[in-house]
Amino acid sequence: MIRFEHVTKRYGDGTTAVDDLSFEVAEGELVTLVGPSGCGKTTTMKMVNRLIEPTSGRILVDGEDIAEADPVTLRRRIGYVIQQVGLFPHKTVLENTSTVPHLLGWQRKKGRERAAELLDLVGLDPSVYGDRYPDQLSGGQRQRVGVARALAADPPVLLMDEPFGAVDPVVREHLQTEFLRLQSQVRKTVLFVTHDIEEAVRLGDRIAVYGSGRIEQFDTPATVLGAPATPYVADFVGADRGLKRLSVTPIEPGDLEQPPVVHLDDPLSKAAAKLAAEGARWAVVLDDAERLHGWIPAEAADGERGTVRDHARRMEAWLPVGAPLKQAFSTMLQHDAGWIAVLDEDRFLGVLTPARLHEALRRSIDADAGGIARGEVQLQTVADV
Ligand SMILES: Nc1ncnc2c1ncn2[C@@H]1O[C@H](COP(=O)(O)OP(=O)(O)OP(=O)(O)O)[C@@H](O)[C@H]1O
Repeated sequence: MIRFEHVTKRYGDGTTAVDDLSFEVAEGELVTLVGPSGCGKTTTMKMVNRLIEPTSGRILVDGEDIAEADPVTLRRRIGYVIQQVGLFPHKTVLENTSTVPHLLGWQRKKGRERAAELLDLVGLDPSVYGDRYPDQLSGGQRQRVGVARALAADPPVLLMDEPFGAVDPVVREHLQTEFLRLQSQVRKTVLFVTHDIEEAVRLGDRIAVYGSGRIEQFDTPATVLGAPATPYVADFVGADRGLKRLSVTPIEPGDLEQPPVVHLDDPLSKAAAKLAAEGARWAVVLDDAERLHGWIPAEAADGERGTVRDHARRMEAWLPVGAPLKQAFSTMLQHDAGWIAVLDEDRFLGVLTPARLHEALRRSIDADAGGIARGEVQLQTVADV
């Protein structure tokens, strides 16, 4: 857990980079700091591993005032990933990744095993990449090594300063997806700096929107997008925040429609009767194990002999429950589908239609209509603990 208590940083030339900052990152939470260039994000972050000392206020990591910690020991407990990665050029990927375990005095073998494990976890096969040197990697691969290296000694806290800033947008999105997957496994307490609101919204459990040296709003991405606390935040998150909101609103079971369901081995006459009884134009088709097989249109069942299997069509457009609405929208477009199936593991839950997608978006906006004001949030986070 990282906690800022009335932290101010004034540089020698009189610049106030951070002004009376109080907020907290809970254990296992990922907080993104987002704001325009020069608003104090990097200064905030570097105060956590004591690369910069605050002028006043306290920072606690796991309940300990870091001003009293030895900076070198502190840094070994805190993973740090930066944009320029800073890999050692004369060391291999495996050696780079095992740097901190090595410094911590781990046995060489154990350190290398751990490094190999981490490389695997960030999507780099250690048997392919382990012996390469940094200049034999792409930008995206170097970033992954940076993340693996920061995680190698299993630090509880991770600081990430624009870690994906130097790669092109496609690679960047890929790295973000992988990092989310990784974070769901390792659940570190993460402070993540970015100037990109899309990235902040996508990755953060909560986001802190910085004005000049101050937090303008500190809340979940959905609330920041749905109920910006100030005109500044509204301006920063942009006019297309409805669209951005699609990427942070998950599909919930209550959003789904329940079309008629038939099974592969059902006689067509039974399927036709069911469709007629429900006045539906199509039905979802499941197999014996209740897994999604596809769908069947009413006209294919009407007056025909045989079983549903003979006329069922495969359905490729499906998503797991909890996937963001944005993904649902893009899946609909990709398959040119008027609906998509939503599954819980293998189990069919229902279908999402464009109308239901719109309702889900409204639901999420309404849920945030009474968004919490910025002052309350800051007081709450400090007073809660
Ligand atoms: N060593 C320093 N001496 C004086 N002023 C500094 C120093 N380092 C940073 N600043 C100033 O403090 C303010 C905050 O800088 P900081 O690097 O924290 O911003 P940032 O939000 O991370 O910006 P960016 O997105 O461009 O990296 C800026 O006005 C910057 O010019």
